[in-house]
Amino acid sequence: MSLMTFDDIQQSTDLIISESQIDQAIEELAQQINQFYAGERFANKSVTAFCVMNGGLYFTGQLMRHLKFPITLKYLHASRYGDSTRGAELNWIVRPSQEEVFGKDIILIDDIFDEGLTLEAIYKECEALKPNSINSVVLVDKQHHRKPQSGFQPNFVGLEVVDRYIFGCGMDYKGAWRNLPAIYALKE
Ligand SMILES: O=P(O)(O)OC[C@H]1O[C@H](OP(=O)(O)OP(=O)(O)O)[C@H](O)[C@@H]1O
Ligand SMILES: Nc1nc2[nH]cnc2c(=O)[nH]1
Repeated sequence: MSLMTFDDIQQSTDLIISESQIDQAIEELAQQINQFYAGERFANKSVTAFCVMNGGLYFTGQLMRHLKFPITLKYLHASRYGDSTRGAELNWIVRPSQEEVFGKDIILIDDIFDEGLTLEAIYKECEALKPNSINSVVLVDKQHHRKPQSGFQPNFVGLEVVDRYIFGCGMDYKGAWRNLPAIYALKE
């Protein structure tokens, strides 16, 4: 299929998670994260939020609106899907620097935890740069048994999703439609 129109999306895809469900999940997630960083340990400190480009951009923007502590916003870029629906080797485009991570309280923000290889690699990359603390948060966790053997999991998860290739809310279909405010999947 060539690039879908907005009408194609309404007619020939399945709505997986509605805009209101997403908004509610993000607010609930923000409450949990606010609670975590409200501790004495983080008083008078700014937390460094790394947006995992490109997919994490939409969620980072939505989530940050509800966070009630000071954030220093950074980004990093690693990709293993490109425009494909299948993951391959992780390709680093922008790595976090030592200056950005050493001694800092880090939160990694991404759209989806699917096979988990991307977030695990990013987490390890940051860990090696010796942050003071590190957490990861994803909007959705895809439900299947192909997760990292190490048992690595994100610290905060918004919603669970079915094991289908999904798009919207930052996630692309053939490079496009990251701008949709709800999550869709192609009809099976
Ligand atoms: O859990 P995994 O199976 O490793 O997949 C999750 C990753 O896949 C997507 O990135 P992608 O490689 O598509 O790059 P993008 O963010 O630029 O779309 C998504 O944004 C996550 O970072
Ligand atoms: N757009 C999109 N990107 C992904 N990266 C890993 N899983 C997915 C998915 O289901 N959709």
